[in-house]
Amino acid sequence: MLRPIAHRDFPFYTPKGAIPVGGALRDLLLGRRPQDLDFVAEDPRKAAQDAQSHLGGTLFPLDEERGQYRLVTGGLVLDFSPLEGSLEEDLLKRDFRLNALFWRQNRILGIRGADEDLNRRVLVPVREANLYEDHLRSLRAVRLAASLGLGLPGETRNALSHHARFLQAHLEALPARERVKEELSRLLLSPRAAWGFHLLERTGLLDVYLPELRLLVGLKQGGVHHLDGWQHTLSVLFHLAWLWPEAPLEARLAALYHDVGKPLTRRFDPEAGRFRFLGHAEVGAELTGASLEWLRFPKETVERAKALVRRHMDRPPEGKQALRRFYFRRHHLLPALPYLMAADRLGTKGVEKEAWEVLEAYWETLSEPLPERPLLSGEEVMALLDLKPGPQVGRALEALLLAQAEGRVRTREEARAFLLYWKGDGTNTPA
Ligand SMILES: Nc1ccn([C@@H]2O[C@H](COP(=O)(O)OP(=O)(O)OP(=O)(O)O)[C@@H](O)[C@H]2O)c(=O)n1
Ligand SMILES: [Mg+2]
Repeated sequence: MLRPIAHRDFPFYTPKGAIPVGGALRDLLLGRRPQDLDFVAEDPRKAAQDAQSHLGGTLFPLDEERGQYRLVTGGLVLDFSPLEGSLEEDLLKRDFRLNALFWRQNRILGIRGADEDLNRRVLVPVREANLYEDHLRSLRAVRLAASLGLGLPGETRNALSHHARFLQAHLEALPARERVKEELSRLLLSPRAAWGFHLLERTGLLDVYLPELRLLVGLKQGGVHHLDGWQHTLSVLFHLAWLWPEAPLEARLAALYHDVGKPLTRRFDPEAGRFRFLGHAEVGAELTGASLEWLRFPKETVERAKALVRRHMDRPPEGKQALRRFYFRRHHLLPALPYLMAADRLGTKGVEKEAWEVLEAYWETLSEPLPERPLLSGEEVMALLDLKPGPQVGRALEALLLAQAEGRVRTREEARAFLLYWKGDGTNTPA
């Protein structure tokens, strides 16, 4: 039985014979701008062509056999699918009640419970069994809840836990890794990412999708740590986004994985009287790489996240020159690295003050940007030092660039003087 939910216009072009459905209507009712539009139609290809002739853009089949077409135009994505059965039957096959909506003749209609969920801002499956029709839906629930700010009532959580248990017992049912990666990325980039990962852990979905991180749950740390390994991880993720709301995916991944090496490196040190995790950054970087590669994250994202995990324990030195050298050597990880180091400290009791020190020192020392290229060219260096092309020229240019980064060399004149004293054996370039 379908119910009217709201009287309103659909503020996008709607081709003849096409009916707007799903998330876009939900977004409008929640006061958000839809990111993409979904339509059902008797003849999806014809509807898509009609939309293209009005809006322009690129039209291509997503799945010709199933009659799914996509039009990409002016920052919008329009998807067209065939209507199978009645509209009500279509809605009853969808994932969550507040997504089970369609628009017609200035009205949004939905299934029973959709308006209630929209008012209460909660996510409830159309039917628990629908979670099993597309096994990605439980993960999608957590992502939608975190990105739209929706609550998950007890029944929904129970349904997600049951589904997680099902997936643990039926690994062959796991959705394609690319789809998992997409949901995890969107969850991480959402404003409530830390809460979302907490939910993943509570429902058992963390076990299913990120078993290596599951080992942090309950991991006693001691020392300056007041939280277990997983609580600390969530706190770091929270603080990273708080300090740096624009943090890109690789920085968020690094926050999520930064201590993944701890369970494997935990040793009790009788002299210190506490646990230590020597080498956890290096071990963690390898685990991060393996995990993200498995999930098919792009190579560049994997490399950056790995490098951030590997470097997160490096201690920034004191003194402007030393600190500029430190960040110059890690310039491809800026500004993610100081933000990660600060977030790590904010998630640890007693060292919160250091977070501000790390960030202030970073901004202060880097107020003068790091150099991008040496002040002299390769030819000039060869002429000056009477060198033939070879590795020594590269070393000279590298030493010069480092001296520029440290602020010891500022002009071409100083660059020449620096190189004439440079012996090429590292004796005048402190490590
Ligand atoms: N696994 C899925 C994915 C989608 N849908 C349905 O298809 C609609 C459109 O899907 P999609 O655009 O992927 O998701 P949205 O809910 O719109 O959310 P977002 O666009 O933010 O991903 C959803 O609203 C829902 O009705 C579904 O039932 N099951
Ligand atoms: Mg959508």
